[in-house]
Amino acid sequence: MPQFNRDAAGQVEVEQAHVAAMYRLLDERLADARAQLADVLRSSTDSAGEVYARDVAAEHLARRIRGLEGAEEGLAFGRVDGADGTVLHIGRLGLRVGDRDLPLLVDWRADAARPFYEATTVHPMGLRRRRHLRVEGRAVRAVSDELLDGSSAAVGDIVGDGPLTEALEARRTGRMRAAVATLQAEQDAIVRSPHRGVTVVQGGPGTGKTVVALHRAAYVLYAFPGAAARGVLVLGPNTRFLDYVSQVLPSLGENDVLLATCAELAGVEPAAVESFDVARLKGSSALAEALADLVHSLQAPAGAFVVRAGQQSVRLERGEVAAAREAALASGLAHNPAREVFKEHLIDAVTDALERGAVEALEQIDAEIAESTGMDLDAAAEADLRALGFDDAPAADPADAFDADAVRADLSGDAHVDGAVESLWPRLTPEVVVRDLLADARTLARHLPSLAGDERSRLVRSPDAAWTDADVPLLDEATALVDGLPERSFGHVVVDEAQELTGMQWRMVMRRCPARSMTLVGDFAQAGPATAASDWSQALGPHLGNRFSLHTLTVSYRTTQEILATTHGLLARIAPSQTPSRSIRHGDPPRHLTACSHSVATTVAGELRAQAASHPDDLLAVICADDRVEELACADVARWARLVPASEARGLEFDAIVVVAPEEIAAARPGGERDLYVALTRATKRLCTIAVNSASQHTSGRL
Ligand SMILES: Nc1ncnc2c1ncn2[C@@H]1O[C@H](COP(=O)(O)OP(=O)(O)OP(=O)(O)O)[C@@H](O)[C@H]1O
Repeated sequence: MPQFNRDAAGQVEVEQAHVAAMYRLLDERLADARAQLADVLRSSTDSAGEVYARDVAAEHLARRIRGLEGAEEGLAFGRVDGADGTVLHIGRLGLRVGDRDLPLLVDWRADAARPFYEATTVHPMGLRRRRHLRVEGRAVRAVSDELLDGSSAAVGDIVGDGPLTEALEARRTGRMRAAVATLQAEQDAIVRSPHRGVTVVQGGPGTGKTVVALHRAAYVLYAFPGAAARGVLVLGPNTRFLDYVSQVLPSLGENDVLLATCAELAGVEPAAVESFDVARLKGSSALAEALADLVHSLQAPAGAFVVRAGQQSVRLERGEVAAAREAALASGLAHNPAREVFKEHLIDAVTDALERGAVEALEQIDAEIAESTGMDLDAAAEADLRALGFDDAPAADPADAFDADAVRADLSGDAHVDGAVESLWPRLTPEVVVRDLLADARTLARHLPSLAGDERSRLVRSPDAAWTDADVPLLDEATALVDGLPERSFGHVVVDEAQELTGMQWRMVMRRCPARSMTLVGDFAQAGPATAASDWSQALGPHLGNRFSLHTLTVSYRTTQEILATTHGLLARIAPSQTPSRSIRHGDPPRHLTACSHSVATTVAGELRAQAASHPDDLLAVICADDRVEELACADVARWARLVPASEARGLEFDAIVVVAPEEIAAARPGGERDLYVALTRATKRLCTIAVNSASQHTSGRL
């Protein structure tokens, strides 16, 4: 055996010993935590307080167990050797034995791990060597070293193929994997940025924006305890995408992140779709003003308040009603809680009026008795009291006879009073507010004067129509107006495919992140049809001004250079100012086939069958215009490939892609060329397009 290979085997053995020790410790920690959890669950509890304390402890331990279990796969993946001989192993979490100075394993997010990601031969950061471990299960299979200090390889240095290449060449599984072992320096700088405000990351398809976003979420949980305590939200465009990325954070030992779409966040289930021009109109922040204006118009705009109290009718004039309204508005509360303030003020005013009436009535009775009997009742009562021994009995004040608190309580619970309040300041639900705003063109004209007449007509919806995706942020806005801010807010929010968000959706996000600590990643060249903004300033300016820091990723880790080259013409049309990314991968040139319109499914099936035979382990997908999904589903495409409608392809990745009828995708909806760009850039290895008939030849030539 040559010296080099013996060295490699020897180094694998050395690392195996370290890794085995780490797993022993992990197993011990897991066994400990499980035993503690069992004890806690068995412990007896006598009071509600004890039950609460037990549940909190159990939840804490369960979370710890999930974290340890999540980190098991690929527990350790790297090692750095300092020029001073210090050795640190880097992994998914930190492990330390007793008080030993050096930990057995350093969490990848710790400062000590930074050189593993950032050291270069130009800036070795005190390192002599960076080592990557390839571990399968618990067995170390290979090691690969980079020498950083300019020294030449010595015995024990295993300089080989980069682990990044290995990671990128691995077969796709349909689920994104963590890239913690191979984060590149430009990505790592963003992931562990100390900036707590808003970080925006842009870059072409496959440049690792999602990788950065998810690793950033894990870093925030580790490094910013304040944000972690309030929770981290990852917002994605649809459930297909969230499913694709769902394993990354648990595999980094982080289970306390909420992954959601806007609809899930708002608790609405859209059951209808609508045209994109309507969706785009509904996305404008002008709708927020319109909703606020409508709610405002229902808050006692004018008028008197008349209510029956016992036998009497009390009338409060406009001025008194206006004062109650001002007090309610000054409370700063949302519409429904402010209604209570309004009602209280009205009741106070009614009570005062009743008291004034009672005093006047008593005084009048006294006066009438005095006139008819010639008796001064007050003087007579005083004399009687004195005769009973109450020397200094005060003169009875008629107002004392009036029990204002009891009257107020009666009025508060009185259905008539509530009915009268309701007619001035009705209780509202978010659904009613949105429904009423969009009920007819006249209401829209009143509250949304900035829109043109034909735009307003397009917004009108039938009151019993099902909600759509674009209605979700309207309902959320209306909820904030009528009931107040969402119960749950987050310490940090990550938004993926952030170019997709409309003005109204950004408002949803801002409401849930009062600290404005966010990581937003996206690419305007991939924007869908509802997006009105064409850059970050337009999208974020209304909510954040220029308070965000912008980073651009430039290297594509997904798409081969050959596939990217095919899309250059398209990119120049849809985003002329964008510089194409450069890819570090090379592969087969894309293939362009043509099919007759009646044999599309057969051609697709033939192509898939051939690809499945030549690359049996690869993950294949067919992407087509949404309207063609049904036809291809019937052709049994699912036997060989995932079938993905173009509108849902954002963020996904496969080994090979067949794009069916590119011209149809480009024409299917506004901005369709951007959908096509998304579709063409999903493959890590092979791209095949199937144009349909002669019209398609023309479009495929323009890709
Ligand atoms: N440092 C890395 N190490 C290993 N793999 C990486 C790295 N960076 C990115 N990748 C891989 O490259 C592919 C593309 O990454 P990702 O999905 O994050 O790109 P993106 O910029 O979000 O793409 P899109 O714009 O299409 O949504 C993924 O398979 C990801 O795992």
